[in-house]
Amino acid sequence: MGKLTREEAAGRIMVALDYPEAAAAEALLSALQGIPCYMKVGMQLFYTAGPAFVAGLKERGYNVFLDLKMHDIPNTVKGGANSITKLGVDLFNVHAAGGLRMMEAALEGVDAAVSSSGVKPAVIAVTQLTSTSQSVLNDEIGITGPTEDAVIRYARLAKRAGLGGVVASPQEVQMIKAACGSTFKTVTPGIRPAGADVGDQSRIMTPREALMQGTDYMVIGRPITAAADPRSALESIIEELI
Ligand SMILES: O=c1ccn([C@@H]2O[C@H](COP(=O)(O)O)[C@@H](O)[C@H]2O)c(=O)[nH]1
Repeated sequence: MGKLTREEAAGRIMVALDYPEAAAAEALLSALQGIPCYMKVGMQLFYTAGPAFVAGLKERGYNVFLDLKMHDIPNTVKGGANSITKLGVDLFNVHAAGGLRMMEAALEGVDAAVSSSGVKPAVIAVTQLTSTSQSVLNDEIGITGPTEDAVIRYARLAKRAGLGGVVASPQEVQMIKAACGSTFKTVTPGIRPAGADVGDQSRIMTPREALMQGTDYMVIGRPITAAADPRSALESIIEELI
């Protein structure tokens, strides 16, 4: 892994704007102004601030990952993907657990909307949530075998459907790249700087460790958003990566 510039390191970080309303997210954006990170809008913020907030991010030049993790019948996901594409986001996701046809339908929804939006978002699939531990996977969800096998199976399925990558733990990046190719993107939450509160995450790594695994993007929320000084928390993560 070669050295990253400060700007390249910032571009690998997706800040999770997990807030109950737009004003709180705007306060974080002000605090992080000038640092060229990707911004991730998840269900908490989207369900309250919606398309208008996303449009505002795009107007200000941010790359936007809309993390709504669609998981429904193919026809509904196709419609959802069509609507999301019209928002002009750069990246969105579905659950691989919805199956091959559902993931293909997401791409059909994108293609049907591209001519009107002019922007073609990348679509990726969630393999296994980074909060899912080995025992939860086996004993609660009912999937047998090692977590890595379940992740790789879904990554291969996502690739077969034509998706551009997956959401997984940084612990699984090398196996995903080996199975699906180096250009297949990995977007990895479960990032915790040394000593940070793990919270509800399970399959974690530090930013530096994740980078060394070859992750394309790391999703980071509370280590930045819950810090007393979010800007210096983000800057020290960037420092760790360069
Ligand atoms: O497997 C997944 C998929 C998505 N996420 C999302 O990433 C962030 C992580 O936030 P932290 O505060 O850094 O834990 C959050 O928005 C999740 O919804 C994930 O964690 N794991």
